[in-house]
Amino acid sequence: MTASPPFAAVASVAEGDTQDSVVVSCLNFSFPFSAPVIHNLSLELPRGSRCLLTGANGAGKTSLLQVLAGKYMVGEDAVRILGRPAFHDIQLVASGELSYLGPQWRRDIAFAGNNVPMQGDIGAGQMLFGVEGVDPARRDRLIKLLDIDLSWRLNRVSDGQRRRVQICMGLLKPYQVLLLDEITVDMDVVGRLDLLAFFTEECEERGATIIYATHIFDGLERWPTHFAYLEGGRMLKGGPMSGIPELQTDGKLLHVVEGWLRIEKAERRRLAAEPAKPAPKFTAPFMPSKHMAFFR
Ligand SMILES: Nc1ncnc2c1ncn2[C@@H]1O[C@H](COP(=O)(O)OP(=O)(O)OP(=O)(O)O)[C@@H](O)[C@H]1O
Repeated sequence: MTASPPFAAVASVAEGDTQDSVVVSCLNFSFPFSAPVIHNLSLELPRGSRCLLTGANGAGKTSLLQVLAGKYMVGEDAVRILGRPAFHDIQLVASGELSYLGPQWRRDIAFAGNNVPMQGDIGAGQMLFGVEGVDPARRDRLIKLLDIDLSWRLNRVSDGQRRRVQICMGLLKPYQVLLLDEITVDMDVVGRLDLLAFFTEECEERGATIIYATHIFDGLERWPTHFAYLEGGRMLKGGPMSGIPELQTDGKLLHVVEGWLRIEKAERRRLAAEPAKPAPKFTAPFMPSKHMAFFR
């Protein structure tokens, strides 16, 4: 019997559509007045792919997602989403084609024209039905999938319940590229697994492309088609899952990533323990006498 491949191949939703949804080319990025946080990073994701983005705290995952979401200006060729520059083409976000869901409790919902607070005394139903131009069947399905009670007041629910409403808001429009920054941390196991299954369907049936940054690998073994592991802002491992031999065995994802993280941590500690090197002694270069005269 032939063993089934551990990871599903990228869905061939768009036969003949050869353009990658996400193309990052030699991206370098720094916050203002700070040291660089992303170094020479490249990544190509075809339509329909699901990329797991991981790495230690501070590796640069959030920074990368925010750059991809067009929140910071980078060169027009450094980040292309659906063939367009992420920062310069404001229609990408305004149309809902590019959607970013982060851990914060406020979010810009460009198509709703608001910076929507998620913690005020607002009803869940009021929020979800207040967004215009939404397919009612999609909204109903999401409300059911996320188990949302429309009578919830957002200032009187648990973090996990509020998160469900936030996620629902972010998914109402059928995005083409979805960037998820650790959004399932406070969801229960069933809610999280149902959501992951929904994302798989979105990629396979609609050709959506998803990048999901997380430290939680439960239920993710067979989920990604692509992988990106960042270390200190550099892409240490990346590309299709099939190109990363260590990840070809079922059930090994957590184990393999833990191994990389431990090596990284040990190296960080080793470097921190090294005695500070004395500053190099300055020795004046040899100068022929005719040049010495110049300095007098
Ligand atoms: N607004 C900012 N200004 C300056 N530096 C920042 C800013 N935000 C993040 N950084 C720095 O950028 C680096 C990457 O941070 P980032 O939040 O992208 O990491 P991360 O991989 O998402 O971490 P975590 O897993 O903890 O969420 C860190 O060294 C951080 O200190």
